[in-house]
Amino acid sequence: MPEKPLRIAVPNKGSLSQSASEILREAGYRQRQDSKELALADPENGVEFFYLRPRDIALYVGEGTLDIGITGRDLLLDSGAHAEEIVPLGFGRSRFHFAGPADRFSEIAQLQGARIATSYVGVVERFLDERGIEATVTRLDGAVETSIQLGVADVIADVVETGSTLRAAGLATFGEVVLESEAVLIGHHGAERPAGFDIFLRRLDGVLVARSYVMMDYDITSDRVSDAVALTPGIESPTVSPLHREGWVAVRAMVPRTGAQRLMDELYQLGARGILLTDIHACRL
Ligand SMILES: Nc1ncnc2c1ncn2[C@@H]1O[C@H](COP(=O)(O)OP(=O)(O)OP(=O)(O)O)[C@@H](O)[C@H]1O
Ligand SMILES: O=P(O)(O)OC[C@H]1O[C@H](OP(=O)(O)OP(=O)(O)O)[C@H](O)[C@@H]1O
Ligand SMILES: [Mg+2]
Repeated sequence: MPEKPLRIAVPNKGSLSQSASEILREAGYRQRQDSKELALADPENGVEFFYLRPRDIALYVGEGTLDIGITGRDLLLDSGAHAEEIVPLGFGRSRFHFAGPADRFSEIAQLQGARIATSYVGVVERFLDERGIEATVTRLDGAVETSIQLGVADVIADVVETGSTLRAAGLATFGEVVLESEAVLIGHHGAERPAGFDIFLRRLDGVLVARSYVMMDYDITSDRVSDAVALTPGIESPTVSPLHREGWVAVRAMVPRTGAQRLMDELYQLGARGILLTDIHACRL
């Protein structure tokens, strides 16, 4: 265990907070019990967690005050901090869009000369610069949808998840998706990873794989095992063991969670029986 704990920033509130703590807990780390706790040491695992606003996390990691952190890709890009994405974490997914009164705007070129309200000034200004569009960008902390109705802006640029907030405000997205975001693990840009980082990453990776794969078991006759194994090649190679019943084998392989039901149908068609799916809780591959 390294002497100096790995210092990790975790979202303290908002859309990413609960899922971030969940993934860390699943990876075997202690997490705070009370949302008022600002920091938590986990000396047995050689780490220390700091609960911070997700918008500030890239700044702490960029300055090197903290080693790594969990935040949104959109917030990382918006910050302009000296931090980089290490691995996407598969939760907190959102899209970043321009939106305006339904049927008033249809294309990005109409942003020329417009007043745009957003909480993501960095992302919006970069997008406009890249396209040579001049517009007035106003930073708002939240509830940006209301700014149009109040006459502060013509257009907004914001995170869209289900789209229900936009619909409720009578707004619709237009133009291409500016950015696809999800929670990401970030580190200091270009820096050598600190002590303890490899273990931390392997543990998180173990949870991500366990979430996206399931274990499949089935029995099949030996003459069909090659066809069956072609459908379930596993990660390294499936385990094939003899069964007491003459001419039959048992196969065990990890398969992607999505499409697992279809795979079960195909195996059944092929003659497999006793097909079982079980969750994987953690793994090291
Ligand atoms: N429905 C959503 N609303 C806002 N952000 C979302 C949503 N779904 C995912 N996210 C992601 O969460 C991050 C923003 O989290 P943050 O905590 O800063 O704002 P928030 O969830 O809107 O919370 P609050 O507005 O209460 O402070 C971004 O990376 C964003 O893409
Ligand atoms: O597409 P949806 O599922 O409706 O989610 C997107 C909305 O959620 C967020 O607002 P939030 O609730 O965080 O309030 P805020 O504007 O005060 O940040 C975001 O800024 C959008 O307004
Ligand atoms: Mg918000």
